[in-house]
Parts: sequence; C-alpha cells; structure tokens
Amino acid sequence: VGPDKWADEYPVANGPRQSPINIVTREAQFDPSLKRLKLQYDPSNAKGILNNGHSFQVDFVDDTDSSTLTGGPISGTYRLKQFHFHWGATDDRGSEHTVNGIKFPCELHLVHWNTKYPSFGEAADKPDGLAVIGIFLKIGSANPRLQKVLDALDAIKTKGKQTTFSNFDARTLLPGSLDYWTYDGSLTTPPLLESVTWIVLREPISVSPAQMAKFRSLLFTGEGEPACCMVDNYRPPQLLKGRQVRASFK
Ligand SMILES: NS(=O)(=O)c1cc(F)ccc1F
Ligand SMILES: [Zn+2]
Repeated sequence: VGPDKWADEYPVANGPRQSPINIVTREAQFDPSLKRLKLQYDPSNAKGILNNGHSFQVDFVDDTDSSTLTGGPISGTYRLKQFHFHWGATDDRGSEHTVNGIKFPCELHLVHWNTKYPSFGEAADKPDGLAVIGIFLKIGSANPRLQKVLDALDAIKTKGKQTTFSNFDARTLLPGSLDYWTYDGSLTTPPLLESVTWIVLREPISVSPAQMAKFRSLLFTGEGEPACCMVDNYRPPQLLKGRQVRASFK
C-alpha cells in the first residue's frame, strides 16, 4: 500500500508535523543556540541486519548508553537503535527529504530514541521521543564505508531474512561536516508517528552506481513469492504547515 493510501488507515498522515519535507535553504534560519552534534557510537553494539520488507536495517544493542546522540537541537541523551536507507529505481530519485526541490538517489537514516523513556517502543509515540539523523547519498566514487553493509545484502535478499552483523562503527558513515538543518517531524512510514526531531546533514556522502545496484538487488517480496525489486521505498515531501526549519550553520 503506497503513500497515497496511508491516510485511510493512519489519519496522522495528514497531521501537522509529517515527514519528509522539501528543505528550502533560503528559508532555513540560522539558530546560534543550536549546539554541535555529539555522536558516540560503540562498534560492538552492532547486532544484526534485516530485510523488513520495506527497507533493510542494521540493528544495535540499545540496553546501555554506549551508542548515543547528544547536543544538536535535542536535550538529554538519545540511544542509537538502527540505521536504514531509502532509495530509487534510478539515480534521479530515492531520497525522502529534498533540498530546494533536488532529490538525491538515496538517503540514510540513523534512528535514536530518548532515554527519558524506558524503550524505543515507549519513546516512538512521544513528541520528543525520537531523533533521526538524515544523510544524503550522491552519485560519485564508490564509498568504501558502505561496502561492509552492501556485502551483507546477499544474505538478506528477501523479506524477513536477517543475519548477524557485528563490529560496525556507524560514525564511519558520516560526512566530514556535521552542519545540519533541523525541524519537528514524523516517521516516514506507517505508523507515521509525530515523534521525530529531524536532523538532516547538509553534506552528502558518496555512493557509486554499482553500489546503488546492490541496494536495488534486494526484494520487497519473501522467498518463494514472485520477485519484486526493493526500489522507490521513499515517501515524497509533505506540507510544511507553518513549521520552522532551523540551520546550525550560516
Ligand atoms: N524512515 S524513519 O527514519 O522516519 C523511520 C524510523 C523508524 F524507526 C521506524 C519507521 C520509520 F519510518
Ligand atoms: Zn527512514
């Protein structure tokens, strides 16, 4: 069921703080009170990699404060839960957020939950429950930092497949600059909960055409079902509805 039908079952799809959005850079106001992002990730927290039928995700052990996000627009401590991607069937689309109407071929989301709540599940429906870092991928030279993730995809080709994935430092996926835009939004897939402080990095990381082909080799479908390539798993930009987008940089 695609994004146009989600409002039938999830009325919040037409809510006041839906994601993603188009970031109009000229309208983003520099906020000198925004702090630098502080990411402290422990590679040993990486647990597994899963094809969940709409993307794939790398899951982390989140029962201690060993992989955390602090600073930036958030207060308190948020724990890394998982990261995943959204991508297109072709290089002209795939990202969820857009910048001045520009679509990127892929977007990485690092999902964190607020430790003032007892778990991700408890945090997921609170207005300050989640913080997701969005990173754009743009076509260029092959990104060696992605390779370990991409090499694991052969083992999780179909919906529901998962395998162990250990000793991975998610910080290696970050670009050189941590300049960001931030706004209050939501999950971009059902249940579309309006619980996400979005932190979208200005600097993309690179991905090669061959590496994009690896993403597109995954299937939405389960083993033994007619194969349907996992592509275009992105929600298009939603109405801003009066929200402010702030910039951490001039
Ligand atoms: N694409 S997203 O980062 O908004 C997201 C994260 C989750 F943990 C669950 C659902 C989602 F849609
Ligand atoms: Zn996402």
